Amino acid sequence: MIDTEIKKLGQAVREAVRTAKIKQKPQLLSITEPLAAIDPFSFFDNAEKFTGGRIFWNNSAEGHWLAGAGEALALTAADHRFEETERQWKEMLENALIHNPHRVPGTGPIAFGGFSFDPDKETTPLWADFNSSLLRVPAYLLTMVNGDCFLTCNVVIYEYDQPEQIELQVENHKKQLLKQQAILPEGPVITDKQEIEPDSWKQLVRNATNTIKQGKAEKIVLAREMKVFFKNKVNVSPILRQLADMQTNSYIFAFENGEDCFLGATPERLVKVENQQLLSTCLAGTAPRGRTEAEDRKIGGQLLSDEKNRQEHHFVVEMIKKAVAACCENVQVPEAPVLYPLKNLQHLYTPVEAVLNENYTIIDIVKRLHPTPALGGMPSEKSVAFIREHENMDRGWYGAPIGWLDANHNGEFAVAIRSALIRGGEASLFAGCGVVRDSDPEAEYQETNIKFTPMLSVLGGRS
Ligand SMILES: C=C(O[C@@H]1C=C(C(=O)O)C=C[C@H]1O)C(=O)O
Ligand SMILES: [Mg+2]
Repeated sequence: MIDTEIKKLGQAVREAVRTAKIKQKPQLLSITEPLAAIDPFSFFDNAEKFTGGRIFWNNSAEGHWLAGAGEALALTAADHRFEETERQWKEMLENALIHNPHRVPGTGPIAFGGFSFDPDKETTPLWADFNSSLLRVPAYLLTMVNGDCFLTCNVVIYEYDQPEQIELQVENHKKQLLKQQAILPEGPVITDKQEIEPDSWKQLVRNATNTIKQGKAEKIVLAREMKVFFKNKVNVSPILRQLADMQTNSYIFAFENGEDCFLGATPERLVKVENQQLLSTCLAGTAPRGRTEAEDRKIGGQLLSDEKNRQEHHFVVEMIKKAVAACCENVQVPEAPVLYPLKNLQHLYTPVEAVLNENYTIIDIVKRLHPTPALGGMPSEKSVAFIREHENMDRGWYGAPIGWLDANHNGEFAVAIRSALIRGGEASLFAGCGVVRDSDPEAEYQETNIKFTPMLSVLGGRS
């Protein structure tokens, strides 16, 4: 891997063809350049026809945006998915010619994608195209950090490539992507929505509380699905813009795969690494927002002191603290949670900060953390086994890590909740909740109802 000053595209392509010939191996050529300000939603919308699909990411608190078009390369694995991802990523970087003088996180070649919740659960046709791990190096990547824009072009160069042709193709694609659009396409119109077997789901909650009372587990997170039908094939870009407008304090994400698109607005960070500084988040325990400020404060206060919710939260803190301490120095965790307010609900929140030891990567941490007791339960193996056996749905990528890593050991993964899988004119929405000994099925059902709201409202359902 070489890091040099920015080269003119033509020169860089000619060099890459020469290297491909000498090494007799395709080379990933990655060139990053600064860009005048551009609307990321417009970039995303312009990328619709690019083969391989689009990606989208916004960490709203830090003003960090990624929008990607097409696919230069993909990393995917069935067995040992985290180790394999790491291995393929390193191998790819060894055969990459990187021209990125900007040390900005999320510029240059990145791998963006996700993992399934449980690779041992039988998959259904719903998630057929979403492998148990799939990360993509986008062909074109817009990175925006605090208003500064960068464009990275990633192209695999073969020894037989004609440099002029590649240059022309890249210039044409850039023109297409950077066209500023005044108006995005229309948002979707819902024709019908269906909850999947709510009564048998409540029965499942009872089954879980009984299992907990028998001492076989302490917490089991259960999820359910809602199906939504639309008048027409859904356009994703206006939905992403609405999510970004409405769901502050959240990560907006999308991973498009052929005709399908998995997207959402999740408040839950799994892990962020920047310059070896690690940040993870414990987020569990839920209450609605109040209609007035006074009511909101009252509900928040009750949530902070509610034993059942504190227990849900406590399991997450204990597990994350332990997992992080195994690969980090200087682990810092506050004694008690604080409130994390969202548009439709509020959570208990505890941040975990640490310094990552040099010999670990973000993928190591993702492997150790997933699934945290926020999405699996406590203890992990028993709760995941319960979910695998009894939960009557295919979680696919819901509840699992989604995010990115770059060539400079930076990266960030969120937990893909408050999410939906859109397939043409239909969507599946997912929502879950932490079941503990004192869980009441009806209350948990209502909690999942509020968790559907962020996605449902931008899909044209109730707000
Ligand atoms: C499982 C979800 O959320 C998780 C469950 C929570 C809870 O039960 O209190 C809160 C936040 C998340 O850890 C979801 O939104 O689907
Ligand atoms: Mg809960």
